Amino acid sequence: MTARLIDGKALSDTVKTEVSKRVLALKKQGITPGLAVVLVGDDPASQVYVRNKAAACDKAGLHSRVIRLAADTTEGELLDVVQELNADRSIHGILVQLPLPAHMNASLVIEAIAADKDVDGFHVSNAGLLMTGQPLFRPCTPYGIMKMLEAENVALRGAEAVIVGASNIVGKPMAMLLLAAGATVTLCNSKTRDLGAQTRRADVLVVATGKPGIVTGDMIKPGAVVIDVGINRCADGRLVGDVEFDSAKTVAGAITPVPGGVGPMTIAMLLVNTVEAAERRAAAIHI
Ligand SMILES: Nc1nc2c(c(=O)[nH]1)N[C@@H](CN(C=O)c1ccc(C(=O)N[C@@H](CCC(=O)O)C(=O)O)cc1)CN2
Ligand SMILES: [Mg+2]
Repeated sequence: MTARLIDGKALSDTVKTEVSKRVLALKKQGITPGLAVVLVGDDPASQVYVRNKAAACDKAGLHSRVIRLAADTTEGELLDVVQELNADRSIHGILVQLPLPAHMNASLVIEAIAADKDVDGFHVSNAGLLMTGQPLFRPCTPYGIMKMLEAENVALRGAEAVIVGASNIVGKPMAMLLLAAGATVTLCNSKTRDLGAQTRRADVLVVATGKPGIVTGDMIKPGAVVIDVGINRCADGRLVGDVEFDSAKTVAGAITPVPGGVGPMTIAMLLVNTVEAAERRAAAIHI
């Protein structure tokens, strides 16, 4: 058996085309959705992601502003930048690229972002709204995964969904979204005993640990849908996921590749969230 490839790049292009149409409709009302991206330091991967976010905005017709700050910027200076963006009417979405340098308290910085501009969906208010079934902004990576599952017609009601990795950015919000869709959710972490016993039960398996090859083909239920969130750079420069692709593809029913799977969807859903923020403000003005 060879798994069907879930093409995140192609689906992200479709989502971005939809976003462009919504941007045009907003522009007819005199509103250009604006995204501010704050990057602190010179992490090479973060620089690529931030560049790609700005390029995606430009292509879809959104206004973007990238604020690059030196690695030794103080937390107070960063908080001042966030406050300035909170007050800027041309900006509908704000994100601070993670990871932040070690001397910063990321939670404190995220909590400083106005919740109605928090297009990453990381603010405690947005995490709480998601948990209680009233999402304002869904975190972009899990939101993109839900779009992929929908596009692939994966039945989630009553399905066994297993998530490996319990981060605030991916694992925990992913659990909430799958639960809301009717799946029975198991959230594994680094202390989970006999990980394979958990993953082998999964109809839908989401792996987000940052550990290359943590899931191998023998840990997958035949026919399962496997979503690989990992992006790990090998010594030879190749990108690999958290799932050992070659053994997994002989067992799974469908699988996301790395690159070209979940990553492009993260950026597409960021645009969706930013347009939604602008649409919400436009609707509020017209009440
Ligand atoms: N504030 C945030 N920080 C981080 C987030 C986030 O959603 N918000 N997620 C990740 C990084 N990330 C977006 O910021 C991201 C990672 C990867 C990709 C992507 O398109 N990957 C490509 C490969 C790109 C490459 O060549 O390196 C792929 O998988 O095909 C997009 C966004 C952590 N930080
Ligand atoms: Mg810290």
